[in-house]
Amino acid sequence: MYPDSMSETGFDASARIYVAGHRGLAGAALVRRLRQAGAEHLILRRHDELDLTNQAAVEHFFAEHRPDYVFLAAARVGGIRANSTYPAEFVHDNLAIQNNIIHSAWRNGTRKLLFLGSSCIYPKLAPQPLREDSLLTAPLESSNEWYAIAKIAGIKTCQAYRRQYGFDAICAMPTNLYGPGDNFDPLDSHVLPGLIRRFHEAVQRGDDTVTIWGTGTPLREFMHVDDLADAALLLMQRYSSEEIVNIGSGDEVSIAELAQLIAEATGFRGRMEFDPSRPDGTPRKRLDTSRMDALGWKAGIRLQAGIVSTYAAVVADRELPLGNIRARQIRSS
Ligand SMILES: NC(=O)C1=CN([C@@H]2O[C@H](COP(=O)(O)OP(=O)(O)OC[C@H]3O[C@@H](n4cnc5c(N)ncnc54)[C@H](OP(=O)(O)O)[C@@H]3O)[C@@H](O)[C@H]2O)C=CC1
Ligand SMILES: C[C@H]1O[C@H](OP(=O)(O)OP(=O)(O)OC[C@H]2O[C@@H](n3cnc4c(=O)[nH]c(N)nc43)[C@H](O)[C@@H]2O)[C@@H](O)[C@@H](O)C1=O
Repeated sequence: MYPDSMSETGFDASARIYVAGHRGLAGAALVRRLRQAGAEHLILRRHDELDLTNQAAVEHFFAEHRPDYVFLAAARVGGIRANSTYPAEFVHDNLAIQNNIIHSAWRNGTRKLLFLGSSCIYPKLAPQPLREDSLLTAPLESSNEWYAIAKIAGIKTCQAYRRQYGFDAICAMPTNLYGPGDNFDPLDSHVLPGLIRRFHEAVQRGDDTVTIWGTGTPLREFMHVDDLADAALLLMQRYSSEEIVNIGSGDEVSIAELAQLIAEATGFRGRMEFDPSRPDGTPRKRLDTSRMDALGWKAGIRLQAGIVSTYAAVVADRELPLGNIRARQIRSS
């Protein structure tokens, strides 16, 4: 499934590796993958230990710990409702986090930094599958344009620091991610975890109907977060260019088909209703993965199996309480 080179981190054993956002969906997967590959010196800080929007605190942290490699997986992230509800937080926090980390990493001798962007950076109606060179060729999807603009600024910052200072910053654009340790908040989560929670609670309560937001017709590509972590490690080892790189799985379904997969995984046998008063967002955003293909990498976890294993994991880890407890509040560090 993965090239042999993935068996080791590819970094020297003493390398100091900082994973920003290590308790998040992607950050936690990166920590799992790095530990599996034998990383011995991971530097990890929780949000309540280091607020990455605080420039002075970030500069002090980097000056003290001088990480050799940085995986930038910290961000203000959420689904379509969260993006539309908190646009100021999304643009402010993401610009601050990425500016602080990229600048302090460069200033304090970090050898290489990987920045995680998103498939949201591409124009709403760009030709599919989305190629990296379609960036900034047409208007963005309005429901997450503040987040997208921040991500685009992060890409441009990495490119600028490479051009002016020779800083080895690389940028990966993942498609929609899912997996254990996701944000299952009933309102602010992404669609896949949001529906897992909704179907799970419907089964627990014996409800016979579940409502899906929107028309169910938009198409989305989903990739298991462990595949993302594997691809990110490969890029950190073998990729160095200012050109951004899409990371996709090719697993594309409609929202209605996704809901059916989740109903089957959770054992829900009732009726699904669609609420067209809720926004659909962008109609489609499947990624062209030619650049990752050229590196000999393919995603290995198929969507149906990934949903089943994710649901089993989150139920076993009790990440799905009834009520409004955010899964993150009960996640172990
Ligand atoms: N999830 C997805 O579908 C996709 C995600 N991405 C990108 O991947 C990256 C990770 O996303 P994902 O793992 O889903 O996000 P999560 O929300 O799961 O994790 C984000 C992490 O960043 C931390 N964080 C947020 N703000 C701050 C802050 N001010 N100071 C310190 N830490 C902070 C969070 O800590 P806490 O929760 O404690 O606040 C959390 O640990 C992001 O850059 C995102 O844009 C790209 C494409 C798809
Ligand atoms: C991941 C990437 O992409 C994200 O964009 P998105 O894919 O549009 O976001 P989403 O995961 O919330 O999927 C939304 C789609 O799904 C439908 N939908 C149905 N029912 C629920 C539901 O219960 N919750 C949600 N959130 N959506 C639902 C909803 O109507 C719409 O059609 C960015 O936010 C940004 O975070 C980013 O980086």
